[in-house]
Amino acid sequence: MKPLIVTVDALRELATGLSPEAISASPILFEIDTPEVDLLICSTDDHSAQRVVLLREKNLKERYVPEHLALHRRNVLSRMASFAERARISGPLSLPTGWHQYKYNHLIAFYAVPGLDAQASRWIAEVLPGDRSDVVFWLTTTSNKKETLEEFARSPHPLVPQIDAAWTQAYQAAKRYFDHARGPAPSDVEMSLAAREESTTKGWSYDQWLRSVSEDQRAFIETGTDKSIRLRGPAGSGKTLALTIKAVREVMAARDAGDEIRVLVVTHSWALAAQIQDSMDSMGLGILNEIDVFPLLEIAKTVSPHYLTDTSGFSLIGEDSYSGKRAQLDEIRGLLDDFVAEDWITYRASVGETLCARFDSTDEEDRLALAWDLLVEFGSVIGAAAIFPGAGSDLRYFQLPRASWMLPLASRDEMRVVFELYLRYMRNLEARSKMTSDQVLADFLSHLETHAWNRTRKSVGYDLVFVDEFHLFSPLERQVLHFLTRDVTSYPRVFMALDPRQSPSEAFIGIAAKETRSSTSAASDDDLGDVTNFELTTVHRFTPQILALIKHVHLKFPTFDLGHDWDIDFSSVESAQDAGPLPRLITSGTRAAEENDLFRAIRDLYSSGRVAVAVVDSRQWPRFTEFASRIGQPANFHVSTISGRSDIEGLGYRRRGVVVAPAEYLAGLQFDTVLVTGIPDIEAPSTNERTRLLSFLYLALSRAQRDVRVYVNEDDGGAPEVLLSAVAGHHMTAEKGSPV
Ligand SMILES: Nc1ncnc2c1ncn2[C@@H]1O[C@H](COP(=O)(O)OP(=O)(O)OP(=O)(O)O)[C@@H](O)[C@H]1O
Repeated sequence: MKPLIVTVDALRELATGLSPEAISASPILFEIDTPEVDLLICSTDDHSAQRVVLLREKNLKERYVPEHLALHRRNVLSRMASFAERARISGPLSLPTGWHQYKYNHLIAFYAVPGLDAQASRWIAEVLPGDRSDVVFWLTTTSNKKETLEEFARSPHPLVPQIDAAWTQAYQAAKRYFDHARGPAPSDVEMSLAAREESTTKGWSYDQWLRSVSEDQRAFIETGTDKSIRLRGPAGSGKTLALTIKAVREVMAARDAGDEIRVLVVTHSWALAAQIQDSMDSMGLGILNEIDVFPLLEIAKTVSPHYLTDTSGFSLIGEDSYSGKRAQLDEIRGLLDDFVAEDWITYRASVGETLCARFDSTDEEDRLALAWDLLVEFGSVIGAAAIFPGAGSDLRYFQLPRASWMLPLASRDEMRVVFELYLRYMRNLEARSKMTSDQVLADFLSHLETHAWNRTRKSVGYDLVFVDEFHLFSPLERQVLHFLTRDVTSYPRVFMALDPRQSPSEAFIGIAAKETRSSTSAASDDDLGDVTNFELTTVHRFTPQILALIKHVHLKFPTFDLGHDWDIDFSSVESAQDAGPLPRLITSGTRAAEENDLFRAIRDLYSSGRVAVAVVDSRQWPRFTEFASRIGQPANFHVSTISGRSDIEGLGYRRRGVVVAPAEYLAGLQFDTVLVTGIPDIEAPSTNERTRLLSFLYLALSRAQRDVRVYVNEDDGGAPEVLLSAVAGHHMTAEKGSPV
């Protein structure tokens, strides 16, 4: 079989769990077969990108990894990408100990799968000389088919293929493809019709909306802008809409008064920024140049001189995208394996039983869960507090207040272990020329504190800053917001919409709650001076039936340590929508049966409006990208997946028929019907994990306007208790799905 040429970015995208069948539908991957080689290129690659050459054997069923490793595809690809990245670092190549490397001349062997596959497969790879540090993966050896590096080196094997000509040709074709893909969407009646009907503003004009908003929304919209305001309400209560209309209203008022005004609307994701922009465009007011709508990270990337002038060659991971998170998780997994194999023994005696058991466990799932907790700790606790390695940094970490959502750490000694892992994590990132979004934001913040910014903010800063989904912002991000306003003489005027019940995977809400509650802490809201609260208690998105189910899930949330400011009295929340069908709970016999049932539901619902398949546990995501590609085969449906950078590319996926995504990527969006799936056993894991999963369940359910169906299967243990009790309480109907 022909060799395959890929790049690190393409490998990373594949490693998010993208199914091979879905590659042709990916807006950021381009695949081309030439007579000599096959190539896979990512839209972020440039012509001088490092190339990864994979020599394949027969590969009848699997194109991207050795056939016997197809089941481990994602982990194998991720390790291949890590290897190639390491190969770029100048100096001798060194791999984490857990990879068990051997070297012989130019060749290097290492385990292909983290935590080992049954056959203990190892790669034989080579880094080619030259500036690009191209990498060749020659073959894998297994415990049954051993070949030492020396034997391999002596045995006849093919030459390194000549790839330059094919690369240049493929690169040019890819460039043309990506340029075309980014161009205006082809006109498509179904798409444009759907866009108008489904936008948050329903295609109504600005004046129509001003007449139709509810009393509590109006109170917020019409209030003065001399103070910061927090607009609080449950999912679907019209916070985004009220925020959007207020931003527009302030621009209109300034125009009438002949004043110049600059307004910023900040979001957490590109998806929501695009939705708000669409809403504004559809209000019949023409272009509103005074308003910028951006995700915060984008602002940091375009304004921060540190980022713009950074010539270190470091690239960003964790850019609010699933693939970034995935890459960090793989990194931490590798780190953990090494740590447990080597140094853990010296820490073990000082660590309490519970944490000890987690480090000791060799179970793959346990390791992953621990890696996840560490990811949250590194990014949202240590990184968010801008604690970077250096003298005294450990003490700063030890003094941070702990909130209930954080990884429980019982003693200073336990924190010491975690901090040691953090230091290694940072060292690894640095060695691989990687940075995280927290680092970009921390640098941005330091720029915002300079005299230089203090001078320029008067011209490039904003008069008013609106923040949607404020609950998704970390304390670090909140501090950044305060410096974006123009007038340095008064408190920044920030208008925040938030729903304390929606918590992102990083679960920032805990720390946020602590901050806003305590007036003595360095609370971000303190910097805003006097903040007025507005409450929305009518839900406009969904039916009373969906609201009843959501209230039920809400009651099952373990008590957050939230403080008064954050309590929303759910019992007083009502729905303004007409009655709709009762939510349904469908229990299928197997995973495959569940997918068939989902497919049938999509087929039946497709013509009646937009449908989302919301995957609650993102660890089940790979299964659903494959599902998405199956149902999106030609002649079936318009299917969009939000799995990673594709959403950051600003796809117009909201206009399409079916959206398949991890629940966390659906924040702020809405659909006629939501099919909720990928629900793990919510009762089993730690409180931390349970809160996270319940919170995603809440997020998934609250995206629906008319119809909610929840799919579970017997393979994964059937319905969790929270749903069974919803059936018992008549908030859902239960039915049997297909048996097999
Ligand atoms: N006063 C109103 N009358 C009719 N419909 C409304 C009103 N306010 C909001 N809506 C509609 O309710 C839906 C939800 O609104 P919106 O997205 O602003 O809610 P949200 O509070 O931001 O929700 P979430 O936090 O879940 O993202 C939208 O379709 C919007 O058009």
